[in-house]
Amino acid sequence: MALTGEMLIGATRLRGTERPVRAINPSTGEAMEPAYGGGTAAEVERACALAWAAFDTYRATTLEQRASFLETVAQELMELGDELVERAVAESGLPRGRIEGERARTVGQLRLFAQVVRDGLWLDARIDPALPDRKPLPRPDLRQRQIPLGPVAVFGASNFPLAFSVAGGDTASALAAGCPVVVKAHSAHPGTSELAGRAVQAAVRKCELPEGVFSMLFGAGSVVGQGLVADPRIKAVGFTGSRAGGVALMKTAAARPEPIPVYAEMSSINPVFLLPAAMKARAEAIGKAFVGSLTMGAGQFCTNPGLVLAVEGPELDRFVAAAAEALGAAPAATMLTPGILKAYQEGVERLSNAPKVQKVAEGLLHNGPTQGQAALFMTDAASFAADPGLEEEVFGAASLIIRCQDTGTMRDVAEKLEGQLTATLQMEKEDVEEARALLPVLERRVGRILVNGYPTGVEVSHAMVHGGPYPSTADGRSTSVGTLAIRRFLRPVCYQDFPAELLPEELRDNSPLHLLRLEDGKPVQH
Ligand SMILES: NC(=O)C1=CN([C@@H]2O[C@H](COP(=O)(O)OP(=O)(O)OC[C@H]3O[C@@H](n4cnc5c(N)ncnc54)[C@H](OP(=O)(O)O)[C@@H]3O)[C@@H](O)[C@H]2O)C=CC1
Ligand SMILES: O=C(O)CCC(=O)C(=O)O
Repeated sequence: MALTGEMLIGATRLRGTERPVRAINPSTGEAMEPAYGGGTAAEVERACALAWAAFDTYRATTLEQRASFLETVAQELMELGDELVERAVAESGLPRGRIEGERARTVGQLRLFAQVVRDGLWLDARIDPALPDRKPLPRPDLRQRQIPLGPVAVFGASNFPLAFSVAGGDTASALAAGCPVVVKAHSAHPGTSELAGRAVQAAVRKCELPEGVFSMLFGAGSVVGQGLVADPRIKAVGFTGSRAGGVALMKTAAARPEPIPVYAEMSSINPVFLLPAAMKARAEAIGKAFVGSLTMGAGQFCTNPGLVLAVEGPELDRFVAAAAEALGAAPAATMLTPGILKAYQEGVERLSNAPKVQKVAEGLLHNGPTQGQAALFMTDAASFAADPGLEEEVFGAASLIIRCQDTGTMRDVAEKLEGQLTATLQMEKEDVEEARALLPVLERRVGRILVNGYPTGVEVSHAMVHGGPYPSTADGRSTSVGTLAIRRFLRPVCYQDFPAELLPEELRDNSPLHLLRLEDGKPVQH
């Protein structure tokens, strides 16, 4: 499929007239064709108007129609074949195996949401039958279901050009909920975005849905992104990226005459707690595996382990020696964009120059454009507490070890950390009591707690939580990965004393949908 450099507005394609962007192949440093003209306020207006016009028709589709639309998107993505993989590799610098895995995750996620839609559990149908004879007052007939919020603005993420981008998790969960989507494509991978966007556009056409169910715009965040979030027809936002970007969108959303929820996944340093018995038993193995997680994907994961806590002593020395050896052999890796490399280098520089922080190891020097060199630092708990800058995310393969006097100090540090996506415990049986003491602190701070694993690599499943208290996300009650992500785009409506013919199908007494419902407080399968 020839790339056109055009935006997708409903069923049409259109060349933007604002300053064009071109992808830069980070492995070669070369600018790629074609140029993608940026959108203007007029295109934001058109996309939002179409999305709003499509909303009532789209949300009235049957569960089967919506599920088969999601499956058609998955099918269209697969039919792009190697072209999609090659373009994503060229635009992101990520290896082919990783991009193929990401494509599998993206289509798997769409198909999983299709199943979720069919199951209908997300409708959360509840019926409290009328109690006309109840004293002192009768109870009315009350029936509740979830409905979609309305059109959603989705920001493609730079670090997952497929799974967190145009047809990624935010789009899949919003479409599953019944919300039209307007994507602000990330400027780092416009060609990949065009291909994925055309796959969604083709699926909309094939499934005979209203054209406004999907649009995709290129252009500057300050024009297209801000314009979308401020538009009164947009009712929620999905975002993965920097804290500055996410916070700017939260402010815009909160300042609207009708404020809307922003589901921004922003910064996280994902502390790893090395408990004493685990360190005694396997400090070297932990050090080696930690470096594997740290350097994976050039460290460009929001789940990257950017902080390590351990008790000082010979076990920690063994861990540091093993990690330093592994890191010393880690090749420099291509980062996503020159801007992301620059931000990483500035972060490493900041840690290098921080008083009381020592660099304990660094990876191999770069030998190509846009390559980041991994780095490992160490400080003590008091110095960490004294310098809030040390807690800032350095997006890339850099991490900071904190030497603690004892496990009580590890808990004290944990207690003061900002909200995180994950926390990891490396532990043995003998560490159970230490772990138990840490758990309440961690539960208050993070969205996912792992034992004897590493935080990178997020399973797309029903029980996954990829979220956490601010600033890891804008709203710690939500997840952006897994089937619970659909909840972000729904709200409950209650129907009181409705005649049967006016009720939605899922709430009728003899519903043909055979859903599990909560009837008078008890789950009933029809
Ligand atoms: N924790 C995480 O998961 C991630 C963190 N990052 C961090 O973000 C840095 C930059 O990476 P990037 O992916 O470009 O993330 P950004 O947050 O800079 O950008 C993400 C998207 O949001 C838009 N945007 C940014 N700021 C605003 C704003 N004020 N108003 C409206 N839209 C805005 C961008 O538009 P535009 O086209 O104008 O740039 C882009 O489309 C990295 O160096 C890293 O520190 C990045 C990815 C993931
Ligand atoms: O590790 C993963 O699979 C997901 C990470 C993520 O959401 C991110 O890096 O933005």
